[in-house]
Amino acid sequence: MIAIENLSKTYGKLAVLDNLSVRFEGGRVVSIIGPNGAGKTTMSKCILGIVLPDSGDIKFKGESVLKKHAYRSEIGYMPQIGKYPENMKIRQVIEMVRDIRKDATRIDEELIGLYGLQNMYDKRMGSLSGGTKQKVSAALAFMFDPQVLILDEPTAGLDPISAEILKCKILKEKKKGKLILITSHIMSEIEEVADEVMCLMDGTVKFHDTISEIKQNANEERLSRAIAKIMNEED
Ligand SMILES: Nc1ncnc2c1ncn2[C@@H]1O[C@H](COP(=O)(O)OP(=O)(O)OP(=O)(O)O)[C@@H](O)[C@H]1O
Repeated sequence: MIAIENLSKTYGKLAVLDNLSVRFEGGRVVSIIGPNGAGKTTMSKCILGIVLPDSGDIKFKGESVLKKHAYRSEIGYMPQIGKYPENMKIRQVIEMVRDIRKDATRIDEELIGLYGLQNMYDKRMGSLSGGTKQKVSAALAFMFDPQVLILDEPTAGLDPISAEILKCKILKEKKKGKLILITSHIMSEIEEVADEVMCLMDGTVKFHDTISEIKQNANEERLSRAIAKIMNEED
């Protein structure tokens, strides 16, 4: 569904993405891992069109997305830290986003219901706890039933029950054929929801395999050990 081809991005002298090529198919949950600063968020932002690469291409359903906008309505994004106008109430934020996306025909309010956000509609964003803000971000990411979801450390700050709700939602949407990309540092969570793991290191793909392939390749039962072993291998 998404093909990244020879993508490069530098910030000053720092090569964050270095000739990166990778493909992601629908009906899969892919966990994007890698050390802090490896370029995971930068890659996601390139897919979303928030960051423009220096060279290379990104194709969505076979068509280049560079300098295009329409495809973005097919991608739901949950940022690491959602930034919202402090004075706006939850209700107003949701209404504003729905107003921007008036064209949307399919509205999915399941997470609003499961998180009980209606009961907090009159709270201002600036007064919300970090976890509640995350719930608003999650509800917005899934709201327009997008084909692709990009979730940046989605359960960070969520209590265990709320994290569980999100993981169930992710698996439910995957079954509909959606592609879900998740950046996460939590190995147990990756093992629970992901089909594949893509590891970014030094701006390029260190490995991109299914969970069972990773364990097999490293000859380790535990995913965290297997990943640590592969990441520490010399090229
Ligand atoms: N707008 C920017 N200007 C300059 N440098 C940037 C910018 N955005 C990101 N970087 C740098 O690019 C590198 C990759 O950042 P990125 O946020 O993509 O990493 P990440 O893999 O998502 O990290 P983390 O696991 O810590 O979230 C970092 O060194 C970061 O400081």
